[in-house]
Amino acid sequence: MECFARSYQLRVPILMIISPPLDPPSLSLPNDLTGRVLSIYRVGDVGACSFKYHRIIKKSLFKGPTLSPSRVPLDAPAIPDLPLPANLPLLHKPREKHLSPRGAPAIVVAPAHPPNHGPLITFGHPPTSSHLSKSSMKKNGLVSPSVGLVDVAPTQSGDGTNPTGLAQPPLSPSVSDCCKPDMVLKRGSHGCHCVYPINLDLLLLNISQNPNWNMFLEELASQLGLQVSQIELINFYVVSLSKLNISMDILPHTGISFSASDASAINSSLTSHKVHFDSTLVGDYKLLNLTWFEPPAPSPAPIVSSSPMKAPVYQSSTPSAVGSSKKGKHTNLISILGIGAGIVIIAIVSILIICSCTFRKGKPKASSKETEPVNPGTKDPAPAAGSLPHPSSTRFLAYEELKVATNNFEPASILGEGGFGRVFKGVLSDGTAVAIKRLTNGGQQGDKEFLVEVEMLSRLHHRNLVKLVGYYSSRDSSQNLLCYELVPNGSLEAWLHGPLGPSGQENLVTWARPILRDKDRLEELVDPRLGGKYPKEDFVRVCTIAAACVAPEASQRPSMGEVVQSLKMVQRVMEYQDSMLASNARANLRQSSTTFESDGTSSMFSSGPCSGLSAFDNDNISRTAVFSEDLHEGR
Ligand SMILES: Nc1ncnc2c1ncn2[C@@H]1O[C@H](COP(=O)(O)OP(=O)(O)OP(=O)(O)O)[C@@H](O)[C@H]1O
Repeated sequence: MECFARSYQLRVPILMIISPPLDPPSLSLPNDLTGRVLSIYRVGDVGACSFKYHRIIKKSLFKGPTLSPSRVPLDAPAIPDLPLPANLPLLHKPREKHLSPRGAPAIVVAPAHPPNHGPLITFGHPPTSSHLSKSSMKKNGLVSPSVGLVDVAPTQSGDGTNPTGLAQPPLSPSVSDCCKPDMVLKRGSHGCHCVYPINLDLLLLNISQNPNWNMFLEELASQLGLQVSQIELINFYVVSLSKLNISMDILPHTGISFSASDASAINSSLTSHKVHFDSTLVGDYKLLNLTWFEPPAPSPAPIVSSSPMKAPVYQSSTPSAVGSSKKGKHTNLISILGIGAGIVIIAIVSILIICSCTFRKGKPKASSKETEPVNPGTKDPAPAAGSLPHPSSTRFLAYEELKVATNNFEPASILGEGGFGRVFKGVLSDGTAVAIKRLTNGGQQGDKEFLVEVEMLSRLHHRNLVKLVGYYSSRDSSQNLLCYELVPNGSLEAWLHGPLGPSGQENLVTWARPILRDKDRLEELVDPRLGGKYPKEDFVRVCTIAAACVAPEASQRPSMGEVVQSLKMVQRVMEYQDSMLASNARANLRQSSTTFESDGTSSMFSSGPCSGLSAFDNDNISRTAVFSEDLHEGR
């Protein structure tokens, strides 16, 4: 399985958030980069792909002048790994390769409604999204920046780099990845004992300089009727000197998940502010997000989605939703019976189909026409893939045509080579310029899989996906070819890591890396067309993420999921700031709206791949569409 995000997250830095100047010297930037921001979500959502054989990201193939597709060994250091300045911290710990059980990619690909959420999704103030917003950074072992942490540095680090002296919450250490999605490992248990947690995000509004986190946990646990051991702090980030967003998992004491009534009780205690924290500890709080995970219902998705009862359940933010969940369970029982009957019928039909296929196979010279794809105007001299049904939603191309198009697959027409074979440039008989991927795999299973995926690919249409023009498949000759629209101008890899040129003609990463490491130079990355009108602090935060993405060592770069999570945090802070500014403005129109984070030392990321970075002075330029447009999933 290969897809863009996965193939790039370890090999190619994700550099989509940089907006180089319109006119970088001699560096002909692709169109997408001369604009302002390459949307990370455009890639992120495609990161959800699970298709083989091809790279489907148009963004990876820029529309700039053609570059040689020569592959540069990624481990060849482009520039030495310079030490980071303390005021621009980009520290990573080498991260674990695998993601947490509820790792970021799952979140990335499930933009709206993670499947197993219970009904209690409650919001306090800022977030607008209605679902889990957990960062995976902690669980990926990315916590504990030891340099450059501006607002928060772990007191345990003892390195004296903690300017504020604020004690870091005692985050739970990384866990192994043995749990199913949405589950977390229960500590202290033997083996892989996983449970469904309640995930809680609190915005602590008035944290003291040196809060006693153990006492905080004790207070929280006792007021929620829990044991301290049930609470695991999983992430935090500093919003300002006195505000801290903290994310935790609450694990059930017994069983594998919380009951609806328990979840409801926790929810109402927090929403109605029955929970009080000692003002000398953390002060007041806002409930940002409470997500109750429960084991998935046994019924399959189509039935659930057709039930009018179910949809509002995910949306509900009140405890009454719990009641409707019970009703839903009753409905589920009926659904399950229905599904059971459906499965039996499907099984019988499948057996009949298989029998009929076997019977037909036995017949000599089965009509090849039945297995030929719908292919007006093309005839395939090579044999089709036996009795496998051919995709009908795309063109079946004659091998001869592909051969002619590529001048018999001559080496000169090779565009590049991926994990599944070489890609040739060609022109079809109708004049369409194409990239033809000749897969190296063969065999019957390969054919079957191939045809299924061709069928799927041909039904995928998105402006950021390279269009599948057609395919060729022959079981007998073990040939499988995919034909895509040609995207000119070389690969993302070449743009990012291509051969180094003289100064001003470097590849994009080499050009951007030193700038990202120098706070005073960050503005060089801003599209001048913005005329300086963009939120500076947010920009610096995004640069922090970008800087992490261009770390020379692939292992040091965040995964796509982590990047998305980090951007979500930026977005949350922005939204919170906006709402605070709006309410401040209402309260006192003349009052400066710099109250929030006006300390100038706010730090976005106190953990994870993009650790905190001191922002520019917030001059409170009202938010432009710089990020909002791109930070919405699904774009
Ligand atoms: N549609 C296309 N238009 C132009 N060039 C393409 C196209 N598809 C692929 N290429 C070129 O062929 C190279 C190999 O592409 P391919 O999709 O086979 O591999 P990959 O995505 O680099 O790796 P893998 O498939 O193993 O993840 C690309 O790097 C690119 O240069």
